[in-house]
Amino acid sequence: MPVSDADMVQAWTHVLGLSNLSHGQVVTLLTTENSNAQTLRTAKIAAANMGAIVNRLDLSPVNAELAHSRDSLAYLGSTPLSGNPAAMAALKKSDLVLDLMTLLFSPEQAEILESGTKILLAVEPPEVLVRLLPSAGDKRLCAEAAALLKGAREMRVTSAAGTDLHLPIGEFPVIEEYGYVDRPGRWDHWPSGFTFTFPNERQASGRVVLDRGDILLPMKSYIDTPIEMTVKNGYVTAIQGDIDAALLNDYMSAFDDPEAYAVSHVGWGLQKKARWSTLGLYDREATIGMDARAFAGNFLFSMGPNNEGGGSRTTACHIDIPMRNCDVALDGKPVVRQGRVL
Ligand SMILES: O=c1ccc(O)c[nH]1
Repeated sequence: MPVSDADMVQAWTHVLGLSNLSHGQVVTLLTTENSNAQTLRTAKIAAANMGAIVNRLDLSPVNAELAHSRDSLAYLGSTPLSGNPAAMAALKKSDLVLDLMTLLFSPEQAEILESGTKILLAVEPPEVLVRLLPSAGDKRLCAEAAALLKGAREMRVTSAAGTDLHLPIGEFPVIEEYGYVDRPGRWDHWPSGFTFTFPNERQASGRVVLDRGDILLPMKSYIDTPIEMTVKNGYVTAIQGDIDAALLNDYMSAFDDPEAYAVSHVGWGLQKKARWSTLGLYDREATIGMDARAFAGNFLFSMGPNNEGGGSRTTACHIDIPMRNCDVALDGKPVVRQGRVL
C-alpha cells in the first residue's frame, strides 16, 4: 500500500526525534540516482520542520560494471565517496547524515563516524519504513541482547537440520541495530531490530546446515534444497547441496575473493514487527530484505567483511543468511530456542 507524504513526514519526525535532532543542527541527505524520492522529500520536510539546516549531497553511483545485483548491499567497500574529499568534508561537518545511498562496510563510513557525525541508513521503501518504525522498546531489546553477548566467550548455534557452529567471541564489539542514532558517532539502519558481533578472527568452526525456507540475501530467495557449509578457522571452506548451493557458489565465485568466504557478523533477530514470510510478498528488487534480517528469533549468519566491527577484513561480497528454527546459546545459556527469542 502506498504511504501518504503526511504519514512519511510523521515517521521521519518520530525517527529524527528519537535521534535527538535539535534546532540548528546540520542534516545532510546523502543520495544517488535511485534514492527513493518520497523518502527524500519527506525527510527534508521533517528535518526542516524541526529547525535543522538541511543539505543534500547527490553523488553518482559506482560499481555498476562490477555488481551482479542492483541491491545496494550486494557490492560493498568502494562508494562514490572514495577519493572524494569535498564530499567527505561536507559529511564530516554534518551532525547527522541520512544515508539514502548506502555506505555500509565502507572505510568512508568509519571515517565520517569518527568525526562524531551520526549516520542513519534508510534505503527500504517508504511502506517498509513506516511498518517497521523503530521504538525505544526496540533499543531496550537490542541492549538486553547486547548485555548477554558482551560477557560471553562463545556463541553456539545448533539446529534439528544439523547446524552445529562454534563461534568464539569477545575480540570484536557488539553492535546493536535498533533503527535510530541517538548519540554522536553512532551508525544505525532504519529499519532493523537485531544485535550481533563478529567471531574472533579465524576461530569460527563447525557446520551450518541451511534448511528449506532459510533465506539468502542479496538473492532474496527462500532455499528449497538444504545447503551444508563447513566452517574451519573462521572461513566457510565448503558449500554443498543441490541447486541452491550451486547458485550461491556461482554468485560468490564471481568475486574471485577468498575473503568472501570468511564468517562475518553473527547474531539474532529481535524485531517483532518483522516477519519471515514478508520477503515473499515483495518483488525481488523492491526491498533489500530487512524484514528477513530482523524478524524475531532468526539466527542471522553472514559471510564477508568484518571491517564494520573494526576488523581488518574487507571484501565486496557480503552474504546475509537469516536462518529459522535454530538454538543459540551463549556460554551454554540459551538465548534463542528453535527460533524463538527466550
Ligand atoms: O543493517 C544491516 C544490513 C546488512 C547487514 O549485513 C548488517 N546490517
